[in-house]
Amino acid sequence: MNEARWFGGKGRPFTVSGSRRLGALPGEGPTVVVDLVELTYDDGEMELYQLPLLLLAEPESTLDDAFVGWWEDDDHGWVHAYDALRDRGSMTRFLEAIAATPATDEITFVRQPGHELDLEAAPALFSGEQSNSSVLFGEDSVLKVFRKITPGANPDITTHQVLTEAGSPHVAALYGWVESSIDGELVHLAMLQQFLRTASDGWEFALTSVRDLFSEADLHADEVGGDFAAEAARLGTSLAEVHAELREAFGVDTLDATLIAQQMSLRLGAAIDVVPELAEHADRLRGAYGALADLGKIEVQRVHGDLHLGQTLRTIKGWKLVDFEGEPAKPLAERLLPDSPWRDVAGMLRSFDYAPHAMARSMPGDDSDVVAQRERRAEEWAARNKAAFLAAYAGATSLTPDEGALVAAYVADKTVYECVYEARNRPSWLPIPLEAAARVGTP
Ligand SMILES: Nc1ncnc2c1ncn2[C@@H]1O[C@H](COP(=O)(O)OP(=O)(O)O)[C@@H](O)[C@H]1O
Ligand SMILES: O=P(O)(O)O[C@H]1O[C@H](CO)[C@@H](O[C@H]2O[C@H](CO)[C@@H](O)[C@H](O)[C@H]2O)[C@H](O)[C@H]1O
Repeated sequence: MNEARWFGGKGRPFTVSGSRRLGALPGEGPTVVVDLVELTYDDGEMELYQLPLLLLAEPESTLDDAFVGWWEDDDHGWVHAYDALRDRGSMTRFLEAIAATPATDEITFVRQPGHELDLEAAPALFSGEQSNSSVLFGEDSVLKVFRKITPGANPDITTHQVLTEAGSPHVAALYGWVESSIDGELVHLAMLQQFLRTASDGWEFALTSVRDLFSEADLHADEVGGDFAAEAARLGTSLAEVHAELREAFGVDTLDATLIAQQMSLRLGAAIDVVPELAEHADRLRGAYGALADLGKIEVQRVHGDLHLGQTLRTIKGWKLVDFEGEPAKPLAERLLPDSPWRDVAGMLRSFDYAPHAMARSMPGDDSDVVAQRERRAEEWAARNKAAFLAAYAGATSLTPDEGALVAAYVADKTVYECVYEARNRPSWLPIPLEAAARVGTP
């Protein structure tokens, strides 16, 4: 499990404390089951992870890479268990079940109107970076199988459902989903969506622009061919439109900013236990939370919750946002709560900081003049694209003081989150958010 990209418990000792079978896929062919594995961490916290498994009585050499282990259960005796997501036949069965919505007691398949699914499309496991596991069905649809399972409605599905119904041009349309229940409570297992054929990943797109800038040492960010500012501005406009659609669908509420500031402060305390280097920036970070607390009541609504460039796709029809699940490490109940839309804005601002610094780290660092020049260009790229994005989002060249305080606090909070994320997942990237923490509160 520790090696899997989708495993959220990296860096925390755990034991496998149980497993349960939610059911089997309907249809002809070998048995495909959906199992949940229960992990208990040393601090007592428990998590459930989903493993769709193909169970075969005999080994299948073409699936050697997908072999998970030997299993014994009451129904099948000793079997060879394979990762069903790597088996084309099993994945086609998932798609066929969503298309046909057969009645089963254990697993429910739901289909949304408006699109004829291509059942002939060849399934292939997505090989890019992600927290769950997606299977692409040709160029027609993509099935995201949620790995960490939490009882309750998954906001990725509920948000996509309302945005699809509202005809939003900024998301991939929802085609269907798979659900079940644990002790009578709903669990969402997978989501089927429109495959965005012409999409380029926003993170990769931004890195290409940074690469262009770094290769033209004498030119400024606004002078190179790959300047990203117009795209950053389009992204700002798209995000503002998505926020308006979410307000329309889910409504708006108000919340006492002190409560949000308190949560941020608690998160900082817990983060310092994981990343002790954060302690030296704690006063500065708490200063940003304090300015938020002074704002009194603030407007909150349904938001994306974990927005960054890797959650954006540039298509020929403009920018699309994906993955409305919120921060993977947060409990579901917290992820469903309305929040300030400035959380999403802050997420994107952090990403505009990450892109040039991540690229700079991947380049040779022997010549100190070259490194210093690159650092200046990195700052320039980040500042230019943050400004273009913010101005387009806010529809103004400068933010009001209250908006400035909101952005600063959410940027600080995201930076703290990233320090923990990097420490656990990519320790060599920890300096990126740590250096940003050192800059919080400076103009
Ligand atoms: N509808 C889609 N069409 C094409 N590519 C997609 C689509 N949805 C997501 N992707 C790609 O898959 C990646 C992972 O998707 P995401 O929803 O972020 O998964 P996870 O929640 O597992 O991190 C995205 O960064 C994007 O590159
Ligand atoms: O996409 P996920 O929901 O899995 O989000 C998690 O992983 C992200 C990294 O893949 C992480 O994002 C951080 O790194 C990005 C570059 O890889 C950068 O653009 C983001 O700004 C930065 O936060 C995200 O925080 C985490 O929740």
